[in-house]
Amino acid sequence: MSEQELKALRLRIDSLDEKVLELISERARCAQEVARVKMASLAEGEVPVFYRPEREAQVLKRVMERNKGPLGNEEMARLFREIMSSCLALEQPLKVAYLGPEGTFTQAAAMKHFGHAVISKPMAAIDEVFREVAAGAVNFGVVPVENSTEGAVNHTLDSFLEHDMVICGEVELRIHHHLLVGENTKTDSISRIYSHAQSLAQCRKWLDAHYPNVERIAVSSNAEAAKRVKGEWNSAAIAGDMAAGLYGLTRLAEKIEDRPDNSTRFLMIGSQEVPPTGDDKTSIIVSMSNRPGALHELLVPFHENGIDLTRIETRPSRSGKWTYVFFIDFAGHHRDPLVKSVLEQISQEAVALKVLGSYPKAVL
Ligand SMILES: O=C(O)C(=O)C[C@]1(C(=O)O)C=C[C@@H](O)C=C1
Repeated sequence: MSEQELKALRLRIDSLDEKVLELISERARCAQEVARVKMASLAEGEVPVFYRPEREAQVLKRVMERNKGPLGNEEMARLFREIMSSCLALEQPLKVAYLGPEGTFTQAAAMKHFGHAVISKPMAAIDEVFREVAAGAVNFGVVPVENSTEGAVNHTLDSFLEHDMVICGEVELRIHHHLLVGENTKTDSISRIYSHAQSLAQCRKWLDAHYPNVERIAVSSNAEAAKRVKGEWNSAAIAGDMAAGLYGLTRLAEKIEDRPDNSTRFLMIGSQEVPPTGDDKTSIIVSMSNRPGALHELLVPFHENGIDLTRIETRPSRSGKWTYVFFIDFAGHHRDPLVKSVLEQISQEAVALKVLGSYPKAVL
C-alpha cells in the first residue's frame, strides 16, 4: 500500500470519527432529555427510575439484528453497551456492589452487564453484596449463581433465603483460567498453587496431570490468589485475565480449565421490578410439604402449560431438619397470563412461593 493511499484512508477515518462523535453526543443529549421527561412525569413522592434493563435489552438486540458487519454482533453490541452505560451515567451514575476484590470474574460480569460507566464497589463476600443492596448503599449487586462445570453457588442461593431481593438481570461469562506467576517466581520450584475452591475444581484434571504433588490452597477469590503470588517466589495462582493484568502476573499456562465451555452465570440483584420484554426468564423459590409426590406436583403445571424450565436446584430450607426449598428458573415473565396461572396452581400446593424476579434473558 502506498503512503498516498494510507493517508487518504486515514483522512476518511478522521471524517467518519467526527460524524460518530457528533452522533454519540446527540445520543447523549437525547438521554439527558429522557431523564428530564422521567423527572417531569413523576407522581408525588415517586422516585425516578433511570436504569431500564428491559429497554437496554431491546436496544442491544436491535443493534445485533441490524448489524451487517464486518464487526461481529457481540462486538457491536459491546460497543453500544458502553455508549448506553455512559448515557445512563449522565442521567444517574449507578452504584454497583460485586463480589470482590478487584479483578474477580464477578467484576468482569458486572462490567459486561452494566458497562464501565458505573461506580463499582468490591465486597468481601456474597452475603455482603446482598447486605449492601438491602441497605440501599448501592443500586445493584452482582453475584455468581452457577458454573457449568461445578454447579450451583450455594452461598448465593442461601442468601436469597435471608434477604428480600429482586433479580433484575443475568449475564453469562466464559471462564478461562491461567496459571499465573510473578516476576520473582522460580517456575521450576513451585510448591503451592492458590485459587478459589471453585477454580481449583474447574482445573482439577489439568492440575493432576501437570502439578500432581503441588499443594493446592483455596483462598477467598482468584484475585486474592493473584495478590498473594506477587510477594512469593515459590507459588503460582490460577486466575483470569483481569486479575493477571491487575497484579502484573504472567501466564505460565493458558486456558487450563478442564472443560473448554466452562462458563459462569451471574445475577444482578436490586429492588427494581423489570417489565416484560417478550424474551424473559423468571426465578422463583418454592417450598413444598415433605410428602410423596410433592416434587411431581410442583413440576406438572410447567409441563402441562409448555413452560420451559431452565434450571432446578434444591437447598436445605433452614427452617426445619430435612426440609428443602427448590430454586426454579423458567422462560417467561411473571406477568404473562400463562405464567401467572402456573404460579397460581403451584401456590395452591406449595407451603410457600416467592417470585425472585423476572428479567430479560442475557443478550451479551
Ligand atoms: O430509554 C431510557 O429510559 C433511557 O434512559 C435511555 C437509555 C439509553 O441510553 O438508551 C439509558 C439508560 C437506560 O437504562 C435505558 C436506555
